[in-house]
Amino acid sequence: MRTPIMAGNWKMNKNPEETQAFLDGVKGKLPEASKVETVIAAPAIDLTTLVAGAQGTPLKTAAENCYFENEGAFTGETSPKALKEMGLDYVVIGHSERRGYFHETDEDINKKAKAILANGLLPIICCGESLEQREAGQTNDWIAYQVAGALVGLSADDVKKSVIAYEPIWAIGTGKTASADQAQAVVAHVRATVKKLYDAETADAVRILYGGSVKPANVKELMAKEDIDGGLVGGASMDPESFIALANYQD
Ligand SMILES: O=C[C@H](O)COP(=O)(O)O
Repeated sequence: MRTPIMAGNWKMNKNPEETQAFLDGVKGKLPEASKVETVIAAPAIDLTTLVAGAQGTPLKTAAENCYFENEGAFTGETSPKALKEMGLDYVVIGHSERRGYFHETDEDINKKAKAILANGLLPIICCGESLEQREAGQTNDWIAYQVAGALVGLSADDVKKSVIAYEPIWAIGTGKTASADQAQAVVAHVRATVKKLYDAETADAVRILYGGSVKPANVKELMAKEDIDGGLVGGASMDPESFIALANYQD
């Protein structure tokens, strides 16, 4: 049985004060982590506030990015070792915004995944196709390519602990959600890809999220799908009431 995950990704939104206001807003209203794991990925400047506020609550914490080295002359980068020492749980890597705007490659993402796992954190590895790729019938090949690239050299045990998020680029922040059937089809393909690269046990264990305009109104339908283990939510994760509704989608 895979524990569902409802993960918010705030992107470049909220300052520490707004982070605290969110934490105050969700306090006591999130499910136990054994029922639905809740995670917030916040900008680096908010992580101290986020980790402190999440202590003693079911909420888990994530950075939105990190570098693949632990220390050194890498101006502006964030160390995975330091994130672990701060008390973070997860790091999001390979988001389409990082791939697109900041030229993050599959090789970078793979190095980051290894560094994250080596430091005792867990990666949330994003993949997703553009509208052009979907319309050209290239979705499955592209997703398999991105997943294989991210996982190069990772052990089956590391993959079982990791999280993969399928986020079609055309559905991010557009209000255009993939239908539950479309999302299920690609998430099942991600699982089949993991099975091909590893084995059935690893494919059964890895948690795979869907992201792209997930909101309280569509979360139930998406979560009812066999292979979808959770959501990676942008816009609808920013407001406490909306995040509470997403996290408690089973009620
Ligand atoms: O990481 C989250 C995704 O980019 C989805 O964003 P969205 O829920 O605002 O469409």
